[in-house]
Amino acid sequence: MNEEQHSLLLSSSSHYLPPQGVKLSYGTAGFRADASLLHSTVYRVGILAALRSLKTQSMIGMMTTASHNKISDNGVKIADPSGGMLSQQWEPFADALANAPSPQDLVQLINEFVKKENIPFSGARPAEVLLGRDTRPSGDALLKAAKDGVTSVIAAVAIDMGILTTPQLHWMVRARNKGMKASEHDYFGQLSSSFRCLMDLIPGDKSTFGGINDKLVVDGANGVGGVKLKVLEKLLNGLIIEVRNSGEDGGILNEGVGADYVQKEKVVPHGFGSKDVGTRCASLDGDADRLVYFCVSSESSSKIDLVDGDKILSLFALFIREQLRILNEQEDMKNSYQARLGVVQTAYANGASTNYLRQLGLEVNLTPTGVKYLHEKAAEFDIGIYFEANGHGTILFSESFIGWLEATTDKLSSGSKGSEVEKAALRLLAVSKLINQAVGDALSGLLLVEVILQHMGWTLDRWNELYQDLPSRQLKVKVADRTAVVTANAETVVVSPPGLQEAINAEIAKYLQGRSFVRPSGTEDVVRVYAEASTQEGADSLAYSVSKLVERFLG
Ligand SMILES: CC(=O)N[C@H]1[C@@H](OP(=O)(O)O)O[C@H](CO)[C@@H](O)[C@@H]1O
Ligand SMILES: [Mg+2]
Repeated sequence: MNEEQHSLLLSSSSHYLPPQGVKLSYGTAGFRADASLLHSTVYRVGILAALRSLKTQSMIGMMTTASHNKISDNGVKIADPSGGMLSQQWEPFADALANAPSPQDLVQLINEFVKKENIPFSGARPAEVLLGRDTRPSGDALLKAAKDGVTSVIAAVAIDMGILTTPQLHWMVRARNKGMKASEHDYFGQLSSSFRCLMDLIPGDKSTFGGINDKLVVDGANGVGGVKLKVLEKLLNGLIIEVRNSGEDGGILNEGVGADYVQKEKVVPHGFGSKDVGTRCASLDGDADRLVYFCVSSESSSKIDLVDGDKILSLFALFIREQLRILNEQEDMKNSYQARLGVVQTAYANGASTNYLRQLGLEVNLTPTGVKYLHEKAAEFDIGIYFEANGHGTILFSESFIGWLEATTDKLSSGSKGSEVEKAALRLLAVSKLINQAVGDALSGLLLVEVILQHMGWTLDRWNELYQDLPSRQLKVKVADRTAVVTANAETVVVSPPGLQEAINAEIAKYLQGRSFVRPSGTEDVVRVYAEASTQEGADSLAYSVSKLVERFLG
């Protein structure tokens, strides 16, 4: 770092002093806080993004969003060159950067880090950062902070992509670094053309939905997803989407709406009710990286039948497995590529879903909570499907398998036209283009669900009947220090404080099909308690007694 860079950082950062008495942490999903506290953090993450770009000699993404949090909050996170989450190795630096008390401390920290990481400052390619933000009103002012942060690194360029869903930005970063076209227009183009391709490959004897079933009603959480879905819908045939809670009619972001609300509360979002009984409904979260489906149970109550991330995962797994079976059954294709299919869940996955997937003969892996862990595990397979129960997930395809699919479809298209094998390979290729390879994406996930339902000729009810969720309950417990809870085995076992796990086991033993675990949240100052049992009363009472144990052991 030369003298000029040093003084540029010093003068620029003096305009962004951090708030007093606030400690920020990069956490599961970047920094999040009340938007008024975030100017210096966003500025500093801008610096981090530019440094990350220099280090990797690639385009980096920076997204300003607080997802499903309330509208007055905001947040910021980094997309790495692959389009995935920031490398975990850089998270401690992000924390230190955000919390450096003065401009002098900040510059010293950067100087040390640049030396340690050998970040090439001069001569090499200058830093490039793509900026995106959700619809939060605080996003505009934070955009300025982001730009100032990026451009406080000499020669760095910040490119404002405007208001985007989080997965759109991740997709763009990945596409840019692969040398592909990466505008929003290209994103919509790729999604709509691969959707069309999958629709065209639906077997002729399977009837598509008639009448009421071809309509989908989507709750946009009054966020960015609904707005983008309206644009996308115009490019699609064979699907009628009505968007509600698009934020254009005065509704407030995430207030009584959105995937997080619907999944946790299991009630209809605002704007839905008795008129929707029998209709297929879906809900996005505030930045459109989560998706759940639901239907309104009855005209007289606000209860819903929830079709969560676990069931989306199951639907995807069934479809993919079927295509692989077709590929493997053909004599001449045998042994030419034994694609490994794996699914990844967390301990929050409903036990009935895990059983169901295992009964299908699939390899089910558990990781700790947080997309970065699930994504990493899924990338080990030729086809890795991961989902959190809350609706965040995607399907990853290995480069080598994609290469094989491309070669196979090329070979087959010159021979037996339109064979079943060719169709199966084409379907898998289209899925790999439709479903976001960078991160979970509600819009691309929704299109894949819709086309698979049409392929199967299934209604939402038929899909929901794949298995029946075990009754479950989630609770939060406020404790003095949540970091005192240390877990192992993908958060299913407490190793500290000593004795707590044994006490939990004794409670679990009292319930038929009982299961329960506790872990410190990575986004809130609470310990989360999860319980399942054969009845709702059982799940409620198990969760309650385990939360009492947490209070007793942690005070
Ligand atoms: C039980 C639950 O839904 N936990 C969520 C929540 O994390 P916690 O660490 O549980 O606060 O927010 C994460 C980020 O959005 C998400 O990945 C995760 O699934
Ligand atoms: Mg989100």
